[in-house]
Amino acid sequence: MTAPAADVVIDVEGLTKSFGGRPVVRNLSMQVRRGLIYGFLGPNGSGKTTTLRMLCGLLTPDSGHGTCLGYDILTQSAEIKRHVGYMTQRFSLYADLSIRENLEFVARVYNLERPRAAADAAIRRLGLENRAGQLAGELSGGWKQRLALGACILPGPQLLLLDEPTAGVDPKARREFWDEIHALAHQGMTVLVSTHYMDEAERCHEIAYIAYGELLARGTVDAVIADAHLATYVVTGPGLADLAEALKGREGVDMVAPFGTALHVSGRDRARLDAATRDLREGGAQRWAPGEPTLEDVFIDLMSRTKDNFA
Ligand SMILES: Nc1ncnc2c1ncn2[C@@H]1O[C@H](COP(=O)(O)OP(=O)(O)OP(=O)(O)O)[C@@H](O)[C@H]1O
Repeated sequence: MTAPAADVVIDVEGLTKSFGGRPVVRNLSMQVRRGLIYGFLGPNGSGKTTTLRMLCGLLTPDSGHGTCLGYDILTQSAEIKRHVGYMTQRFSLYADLSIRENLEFVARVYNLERPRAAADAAIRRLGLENRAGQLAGELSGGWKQRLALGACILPGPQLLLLDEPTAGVDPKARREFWDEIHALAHQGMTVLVSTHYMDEAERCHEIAYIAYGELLARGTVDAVIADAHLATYVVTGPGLADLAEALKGREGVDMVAPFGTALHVSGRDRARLDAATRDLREGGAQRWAPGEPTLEDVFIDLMSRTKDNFA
């Protein structure tokens, strides 16, 4: 079902971008609804940042067209920028200003009417009261990211663009950061976020997986896993490293990956996977149990398929 137009924040078709003659994003089309947390995943250099920036009119595609917040991404990027909060991979606030000074400064840059009050409200919202006087440069990674998020939402954007916002941040701080993102989305903010963390992907309403500039999968996490049609065995017991070696390259075995104390063995065709592993399942020392593929299994498989296409 197509979402009603008023609910669609991003609607783009056929976006393509090359740098120095090398295609970085190929023929990308997508829609994002209001209030959604939309995750972008994919290997390093696969085109996530480039995609995010094109979706919001911050970078002009070589071809393709579409709208963001109802504005044309090709001709109305100035209007779009006014409503987008962009948190880049690099911490871009002033290290030698305090939290309050940084936020007040942002409020003034955006011409907010009462910059001091706006900074105070952001400080309260992010639970930074006890640290308001601390220099931004002295904060831990997690608090820095919280501050950066606070600065991003200060001007009241409708759309947030978060480029790997929690890279290198500890699990507790990451969880708090995500709780805040969910609270914002609940209030109607649309959030586009790139990440390499599977647990974060699972906290998104929808995800898109990009590899080699192509959008390979999208939808809810459950839908992406189901659409991959991967049959998986979870193998436990002794000698898993040797087993993994023995399985690699067998026709019908498309992916072998260790997961903690287990080995995940997957194939795109259940019958072929069963045939390819029968001798080991029946005669080996390990326990083979049919299992559900994880999101990571699916991503590894998607990537290997594309690599084959580009080889
Ligand atoms: N302005 C630019 N000029 C030239 N090449 C660029 C430019 N921006 C990005 N690239 C190249 O385009 C490719 C895709 O980069 P992009 O940053 O979109 O990937 P990414 O998926 O966000 O990667 P990462 O996960 O490492 O952040 C990379 O090879 C990068 O070097």
